[in-house]
Amino acid sequence: MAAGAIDRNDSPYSMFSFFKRKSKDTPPEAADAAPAQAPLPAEPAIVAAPAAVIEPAQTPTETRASWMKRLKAGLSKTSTGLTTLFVGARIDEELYEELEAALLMADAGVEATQFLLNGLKRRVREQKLTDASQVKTALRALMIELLTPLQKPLVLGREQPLVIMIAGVNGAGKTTTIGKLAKHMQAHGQSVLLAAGDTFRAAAREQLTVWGERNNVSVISQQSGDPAAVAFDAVHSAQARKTDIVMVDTAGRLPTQLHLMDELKKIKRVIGKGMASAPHEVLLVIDGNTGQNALAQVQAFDDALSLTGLVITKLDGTAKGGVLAAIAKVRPVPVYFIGVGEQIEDLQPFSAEDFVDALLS
Ligand SMILES: Nc1nc2c(ncn2[C@@H]2O[C@H](COP(=O)(O)OP(=O)(O)OP(=O)(O)O)[C@@H](O)[C@H]2O)c(=O)[nH]1
Repeated sequence: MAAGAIDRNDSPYSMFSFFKRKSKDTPPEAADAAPAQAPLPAEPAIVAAPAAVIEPAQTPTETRASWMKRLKAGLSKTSTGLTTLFVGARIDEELYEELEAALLMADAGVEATQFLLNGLKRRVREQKLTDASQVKTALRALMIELLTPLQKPLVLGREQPLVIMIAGVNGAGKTTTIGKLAKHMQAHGQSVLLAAGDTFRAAAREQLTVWGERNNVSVISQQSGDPAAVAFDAVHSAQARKTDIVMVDTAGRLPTQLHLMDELKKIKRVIGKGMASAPHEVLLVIDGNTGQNALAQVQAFDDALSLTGLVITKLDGTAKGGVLAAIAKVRPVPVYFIGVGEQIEDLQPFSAEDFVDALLS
């Protein structure tokens, strides 16, 4: 983690991590404004000292419990398949074969499945495990080890504005996710500006604009034309207004639509012309029900855009969940958030341990 960042990884339920600005970064205008003897002006709450560490206010215990319940329910298809395997089972080749089938059925993919099976067999041998419940515990530990590298907080406050570009296939949940994220960010004292980069669908633009009006979030949009120009305008506007965060929505597209993938690259490039260090985050939103195709999406969008993070939505449906293991093994792009429904609190930071517990209980 970069120097100066407040590591808030201790609580997986903190929505974001915040960058602690070093004193030399205090905005000159703030320093100028302060009379010589007066105490230094308080830094904006979000980037200030440990007092600014944001408590997981968005997820009080009941909300968290209900969220875990929904995650478990969403993944129940897979968890039933995995957990029944171990009930009264003998540790033999048959158990491993059944586990292999269950992991493949859960969309874990060949690489992650083999990795887990080999690791499990080794642990059973080395630790001389004799009971099926011990094997299940060993599998839990292995899965947590595999998925933990995906767990990473989204650090805010490290740039002004922090520019976040969002991509994904049609209907993955991009616009909904942007809405939820904006609300969470506002709740953490951040000002947000949205760029309605989905210039294909007038309805999408309209949807974002109406939502923005209702939620006190400015939305930059254009009647027609170039999504890169909308993104560029948004970055400039945020610089002028000193907005904390710009989120750039983009139209849904398939990785096979090469001209549309080129358009995404262009949007990214043009954002960089508006602000050299931007975009600071490039997120891919994935529908959790997409199965193994989700991995293909991660690979294709990552090749095109160098993704910095993923958001996996709709884990409340018929999702099997194993695809996170496939992603961890093959293309470990951090999973910032996972979603289990339509409400704002249904989008939460990814916790490897909770996810595995939902899968294995
Ligand atoms: N059940 C469930 N539905 C979700 C979740 N996230 C998004 N949705 C729904 O998925 C649908 C598509 O969401 P959008 O946000 O419009 O998707 P999009 O990626 O912006 O779509 P395009 O603009 O067509 O590319 C909407 O009906 C959302 O309410 C989730 O976590 N669970």
